[in-house]
Amino acid sequence: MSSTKAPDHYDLLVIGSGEAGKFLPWMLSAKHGKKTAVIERGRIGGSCPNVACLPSKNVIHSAAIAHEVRRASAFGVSLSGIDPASLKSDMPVIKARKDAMVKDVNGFQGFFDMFGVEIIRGEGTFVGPNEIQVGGGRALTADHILICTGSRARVDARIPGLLEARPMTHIELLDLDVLPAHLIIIGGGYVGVEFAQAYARLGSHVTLVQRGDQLIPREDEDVVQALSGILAKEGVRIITSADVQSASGTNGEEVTVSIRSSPGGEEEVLRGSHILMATGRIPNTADLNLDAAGIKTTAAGHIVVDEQLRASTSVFAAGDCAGSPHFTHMGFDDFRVPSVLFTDPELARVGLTEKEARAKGVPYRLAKLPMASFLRTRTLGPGASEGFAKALIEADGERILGFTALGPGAGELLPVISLAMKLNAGYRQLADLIIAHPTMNEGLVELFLLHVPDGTS
Ligand SMILES: Cc1cc2nc3c(=O)[nH]c(=O)nc-3n(C[C@H](O)[C@H](O)[C@H](O)COP(=O)(O)OP(=O)(O)OC[C@H]3O[C@@H](n4cnc5c(N)ncnc54)[C@H](O)[C@@H]3O)c2cc1C
Ligand SMILES: NC(=O)c1ccc[n+]([C@@H]2O[C@H](COP(=O)([O-])OP(=O)(O)OC[C@H]3O[C@@H](n4cnc5c(N)ncnc54)[C@H](O)[C@@H]3O)[C@@H](O)[C@H]2O)c1
Repeated sequence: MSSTKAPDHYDLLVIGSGEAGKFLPWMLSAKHGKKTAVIERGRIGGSCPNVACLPSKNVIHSAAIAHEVRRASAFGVSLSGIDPASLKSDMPVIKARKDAMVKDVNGFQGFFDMFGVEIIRGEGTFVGPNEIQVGGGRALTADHILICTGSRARVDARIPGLLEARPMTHIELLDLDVLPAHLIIIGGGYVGVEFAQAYARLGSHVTLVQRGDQLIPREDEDVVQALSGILAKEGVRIITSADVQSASGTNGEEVTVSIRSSPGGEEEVLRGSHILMATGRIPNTADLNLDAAGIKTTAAGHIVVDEQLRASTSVFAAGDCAGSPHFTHMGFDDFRVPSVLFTDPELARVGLTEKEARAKGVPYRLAKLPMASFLRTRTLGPGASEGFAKALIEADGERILGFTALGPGAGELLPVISLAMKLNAGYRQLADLIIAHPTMNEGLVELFLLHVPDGTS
């Protein structure tokens, strides 16, 4: 029997309670008295605090501690005769620490209540341009709808034997309470590289297989070469230009992954205990019945939006599902694009790479400074001075076009550069700053004071 009850009406309905879906309804309800609701089928708060950014950084930090303890003697701290090689990672404790943090940061329901935003549990699908049904039951209408359904890990079902091997994604890896003896990671992007170093530090053998000819393809070659060298020194075996042919066995027991170095090269069979898939993301858009709202998707499944994130007259989309760069802060504001790869040292960038500048025909001057000149790194122990920072300055002016740093805590350098870029403050303004010594940011003064070649103007 069909219900005759009129749909509940809202000013704004949001599908998905992740980073992209939280702030707008919170603000509209709390500050402007609007009637808003968020529909969520899974965990409130979405991926970042539950299964992605925060839990991965928690495990990465445990791995960093393992790394530092193993080389404690280099800092003059005695392990009293304990052989560092005999130190073991206690995976149940590492997982418990991560689980406790996830529980601790998960106060989201309280925020929704506090800001007066209704949470509606269930799966939302469109039944009309302004109408959504939740779990095949409750009907809702809204003046505006915001789609923030995120993305999930891509596992290529076309690779023979892969699905049968039950490979892990980041979700299962983060829930593991045993240390993989040999972790084979497929995909050398953000997820693959961060976990490769972390698990090598925790004590796993790690093999990282990347299809393209370098890890983190978007970054410049000099940066990736330096980072790859650091990972290799820590024991990560990196195989680039390799295509996965097939897999067999069962994740958690024994697995094999056959790879062929491309194009048309040798075949090698990797034998390991676990497989992690880190080959990119698929947007969660297929089950939304977007046709009912006249909303289009790209071939990759991302919702097509304009510069204001508008997908139709009354529907908007933001975050991973809209094809924004997959960073949590993109859900919050789609037009600021810094990124930090949380390896040790961190790889941080904002603005153009050299590769991008060349491809776009943007002339630039390059200022480059080794991390050894950031004096703070000299205090941090072996290896801390590896890496460098570089800035692209416009050829005939002073604006900073891009900045990349590979160094300890490099992510913390970005806000200074972002602010200068946003305010159109030229590099000389940064060269003129007085920065406390010895902080990492102090290195920026030398970079901009002494290492910018003369311009054309
Ligand atoms: C391992 C890993 C580490 C990462 N680390 C970082 C990092 O350090 N820094 C960084 O900036 N980014 C990081 N990211 C990326 C970041 O997690 C994402 O970019 C961000 O979480 C995306 O937010 P979102 O709101 O678009 O989607 P999500 O947070 O995924 O939220 C989408 C929500 O929509 C819900 N949903 C989906 N479909 C429906 C439906 N039909 N009805 C109801 N609800 C639905 C889902 O249940 C989910 O809760 C990482 C990603 C991974 C995988
Ligand atoms: N620190 C951070 O901000 C952070 C950390 C983790 C993830 N993330 C976000 O999450 C998103 C997803 O990360 P990801 O690493 O899964 O995707 P990614 O797009 O960064 O990298 C995937 C890599 O896998 C490779 N690949 C694809 N198929 C392959 C195959 N069959 N064999 C070998 N290699 C293959 C691709 O060439 C690509 O380089 C990223 O776009 C990133 O923005 C961000």
